[in-house]
Parts: sequence; C-alpha cells; structure tokens
Amino acid sequence: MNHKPSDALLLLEDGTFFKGKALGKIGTSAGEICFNTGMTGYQEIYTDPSYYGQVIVNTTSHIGNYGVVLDDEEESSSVKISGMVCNAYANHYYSRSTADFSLQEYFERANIVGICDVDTRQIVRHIRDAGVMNCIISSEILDPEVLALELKKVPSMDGLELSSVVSTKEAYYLGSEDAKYRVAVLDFGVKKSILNNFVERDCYCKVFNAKTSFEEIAAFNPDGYFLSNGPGDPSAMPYAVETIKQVIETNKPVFGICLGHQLLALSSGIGTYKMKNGHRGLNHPVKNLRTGLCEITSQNHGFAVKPDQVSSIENIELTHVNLNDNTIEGIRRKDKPAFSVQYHPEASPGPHDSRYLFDDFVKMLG
Ligand SMILES: NC(=O)CC[C@H](N)C(=O)O
Repeated sequence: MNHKPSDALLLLEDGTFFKGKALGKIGTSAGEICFNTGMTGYQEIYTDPSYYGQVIVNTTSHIGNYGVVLDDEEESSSVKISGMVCNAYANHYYSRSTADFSLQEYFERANIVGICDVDTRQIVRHIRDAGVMNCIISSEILDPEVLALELKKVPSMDGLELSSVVSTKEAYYLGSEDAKYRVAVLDFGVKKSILNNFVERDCYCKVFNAKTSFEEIAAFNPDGYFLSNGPGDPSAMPYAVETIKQVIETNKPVFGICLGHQLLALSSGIGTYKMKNGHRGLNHPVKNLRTGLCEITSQNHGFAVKPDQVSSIENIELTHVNLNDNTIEGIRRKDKPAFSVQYHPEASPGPHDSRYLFDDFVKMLG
C-alpha cells in the first residue's frame, strides 16, 4: 500500500517543465493544459465530456481526499480528461463513509496519467500569463528533450472537432414516455446533470448523436430542442450549425448551454474565438442584464462568442455578461424562441441559483 510514488514530469509547449510525483497510471499523456478553480467536485470535472482532450490543473490544494462514488457524481460513463495535475494528492487514504474507492484506484482503472507534488500556483500563474497551450505528463519518460518530441505530435485545440468522438453512438431516451413535454437533445458531449434537470421538470428526452440529420431529430416530434455542452472548437462544427439553423426555423423553443451556446451564436451569424485562458470554476460572477442581479455560475469553456458581433446583430439580445472580463455569457434571439448561456446553470439553492433557466425553457414548451 505504502509504495514510494514514481517520479513524473510535466512539460509545457513553451519548454517550461515541472518535476513531481506520479499519480494514476504509470505512463505518458498529453492535451491542452487548463486550470479549474473549483474547491470541490473533482469527480464531476473528470467525467465532464467538455474536458475531453484536456489536462486539468486543480487549483484547490487537496485532491482525492473524499474518494469517489460510482455513478452519483459522474457526468458521463467514463473519465474524459487526458491527465490531471495537483498539489497534495490523497493517494490511497480518503475519508467518506459512502465512497466506493480511492481516486487513485479510479484513475488506474481508467488509465489516467497524472502528476502531483507540483506547485500548482506557479503553474497557473505561468499559463495565465503565457496563455493556453498544450502539455504532456509522463512517469516513464523523464527527459524533457525526449518528451518534447512526443508533445509536438499533439494537435492544437484551435480548430479541433471533438463532439463526434464523445457523442452517444445510438440515440437513447430518458424520463417517462408519459411526461408532459418532449425534448430533443443534440448530444455534443452532454453532462448527465443537465439532462436530469429536464427529466425533473417532466420532460421525456431523446438524446441524438451530434451528426444526426435534422429530419431524423424532428421525427421525434419534440416540443423543444436542447443544444448540449461539449468539447472542442465550435467553429470546426459546420455540420452542427447546418442542423441548428433548421432547428431554429421550426419556431420551437431552443435552449443551448456552453458549446450549445456557442453553436446557437454561430447559427445566428455570430463568430467565436479562442480565449487566452478559459473560465473554469464554480464561482464566476455573471450579471443577468434582464434582472440586474449577479449570479454565481459554474463554468468550463475555452472559447467564447464575439462581443462586437453580438451587439451589431439586430435580432440578438445580450442577456448575461461576465463581471470579471465582460465575456458574453448569454444571448436570446428576438425573432425566435431560442436562447443560450455559456455556463452550467448552478445547482446550489439560494439567491444566486441560475436553475431558473431550465424553468424558463420548460415554460416555453407548454
Ligand atoms: N463546457 C463546454 O461545453 C465547453 C465548450 C467549448 N468546448 C469550449 O471550450 O469553450
């Protein structure tokens, strides 16, 4: 049990490297390095399909300390991140009576390579200043020059289409067939907790593969359409934009979250761009421009919609804006019943709860 952890190396695209100890599987893994500032919910992060192809730096210092619970806290059926970086890692010891096993065992089963005992504050400061880039973690190749050759093979997230990799292969149903409403879900990498919000609101959902034709989706005869979150660059998804344009023309309610928000924007003539650093955490302040109130939101995105284009397009209302950096966080079509937000509506009760967005959508259905 108390074996000595192997050495590991984290190498960034600009040549900066950090030495630490191995976690998870012994091996080598690469992806885009990004940081999440959430202080809890690590299992939800690792299984969120929007993180596919990315290496997560957890800025909270203790990771693994409450183990893992299968199913309950998982956002999809498998771990989706490419690698994990943290400071203090609870290797085998964790404290929660209901935990199934340790995070270490979870990562070993999922073949996830990671590194711990590194100064995550230093790493975050570095990527915050230098901007987002690729990285590689290895617990088998400890020479940065050799590892650099492997890192060169990793594609940039800019222009990368990943939804079709994580989207459901076969369509499936959720909720009761006798539910009041029918919602067609375009699965670009959907999180389970989002779907649960529809089921809880008396919706029967049919979840479709990202590349399903409009005709096949419409044959479900839905009352409304949901455009899911997901990984990758929205501008590399012309197939989705084509389908969504047809969806909007039905005049039925359309709701998009995260990648779904970016795709609604693209389908409405607004472009997207890659941010210098994304928003990833649980407490991003967003102003709701309709109510004037600030919401504390949960975010995970590295792309965003272009603000100048939002303000110049007549049939678009800007509904939500980030109070830290003015990023567009929500839009609404004035000519169609379609709206979207860049964040995951928060599931914590209280004055900052943004789950009203699900209620708004369901109200539009009936
Ligand atoms: N959470 C998401 O859906 C992420 C959307 C997109 N892949 C981005 O990084 O911006």
